[in-house]
Amino acid sequence: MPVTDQAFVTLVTNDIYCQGALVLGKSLRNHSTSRKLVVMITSHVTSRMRGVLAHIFDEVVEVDALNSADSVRLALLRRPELGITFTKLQCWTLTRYTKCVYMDADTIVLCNIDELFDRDELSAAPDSGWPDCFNSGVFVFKPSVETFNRLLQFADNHGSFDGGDQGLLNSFFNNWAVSDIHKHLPFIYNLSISSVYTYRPAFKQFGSDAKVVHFIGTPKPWNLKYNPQTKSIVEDESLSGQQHLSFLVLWWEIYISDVLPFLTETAVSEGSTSEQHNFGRIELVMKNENPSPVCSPEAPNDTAEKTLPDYNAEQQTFKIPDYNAEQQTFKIPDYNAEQQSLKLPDYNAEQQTFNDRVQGQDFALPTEMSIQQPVTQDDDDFAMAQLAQTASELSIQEAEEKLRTEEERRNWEQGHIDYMGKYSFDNIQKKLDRFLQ
Ligand SMILES: O=c1ccn([C@@H]2O[C@H](COP(=O)(O)OP(=O)(O)O[C@H]3O[C@H](CO)[C@@H](O)[C@H](O)[C@H]3O)[C@@H](O)[C@H]2O)c(=O)[nH]1
Ligand SMILES: [Mn+2]
Repeated sequence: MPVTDQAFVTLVTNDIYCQGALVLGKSLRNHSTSRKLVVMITSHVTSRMRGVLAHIFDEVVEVDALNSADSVRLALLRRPELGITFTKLQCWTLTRYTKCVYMDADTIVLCNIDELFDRDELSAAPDSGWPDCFNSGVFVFKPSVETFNRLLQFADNHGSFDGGDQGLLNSFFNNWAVSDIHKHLPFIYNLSISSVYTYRPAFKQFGSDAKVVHFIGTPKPWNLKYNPQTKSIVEDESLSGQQHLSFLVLWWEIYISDVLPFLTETAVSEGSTSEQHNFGRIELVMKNENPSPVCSPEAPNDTAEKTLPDYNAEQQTFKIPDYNAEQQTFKIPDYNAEQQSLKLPDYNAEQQTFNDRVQGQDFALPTEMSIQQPVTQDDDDFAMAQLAQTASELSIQEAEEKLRTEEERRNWEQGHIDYMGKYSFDNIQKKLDRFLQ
């Protein structure tokens, strides 16, 4: 039975962390949670990404960003970017829910964990670095504006000993370690991947009971490169010899099968060796050293104008020679039925190239090709996921020029249109061709 007054809550302040939230949300759904899924976002999350989040989360709630701006203590943590995690405190304002479980965007669940809603505020698991502190990546809490205001007041008066929300929350709920064992969640509800290599025998003994994995610290799964063919992380110096790789693989597998299709907007390209797809402010880069079998032949060079035989400009059709309208077939010239082969005109067997009669250039046909169905959105999603599976490397990056889209729109409005680049005739033609397929 769905429980509508309780929710899992996460936070993202930019498009990059959205990748994590999407995987977390999907992992909760895959394990049939009966609770609502809520993601808090701040103004920097692009509208495109908000739309994608809404596919997986029941509620996408914009909140004001809160920042500790405590650069000195954050420097101790060597994570200057974590001041923004004060925004996490906003979860106490979600008062339409009676109880919630907060989860960082860099966590995933391995099974259903709805039983956490039987616990009271503030229940959390020990931090692997200092077990008398709780880790603030997973905790049970009760939304309340009063608590929220007290937390803000506390932050104002005392700050946070680590510059992030974890230091603040541990000081605020300062009797967590000793007062009530029921508020001490087992470590398997927030298995920090750093513990996998700091206490290997324990991981060997208890790791299979893990319910939540937390990719604490750096690098995050989305900062790594993934090879979907070998299902492995492309070697990264910081990871050498570590054993938590299977969790990273799991993260990427959920990303490819359950998240990527939602992100897809444009059709898969044709046979190129490296693909970039922009989703809000992130780019998904697919490197394909062995071109995917999903490809279609490309003309050698499209600059010269081609004249089509028997073209009827008025009807925009052309006559297919030897077409039998009744049988809807046409006779293929030079077909050798026995060998089931065709004699191709202008084929140079030695060089294995054809001569393009229009442009007088030689070109080779791709070694493999398949006929593609007309592209629909579903096909796009499927093709994108398929391309991801055949890519030799996937990586998620922050788009180089963050404000490119806004700038482009401004330029467009002022009449400065990029006719040589994005809006060149070639690019528009390609879009039209796709549309008309
Ligand atoms: O630029 C950012 C940074 C963080 N977050 C959110 O805040 C969470 C915490 O940041 P994270 O990078 O996951 O921190 P950890 O590496 O997990 O570091 C620890 O320290 C943080 C600061 O105290 C705590 O928030 C974490 O729960 C604790 O595990 C993320 O998961 C996101 O939900 C953003 O949305 N944008
Ligand atoms: Mn985290």
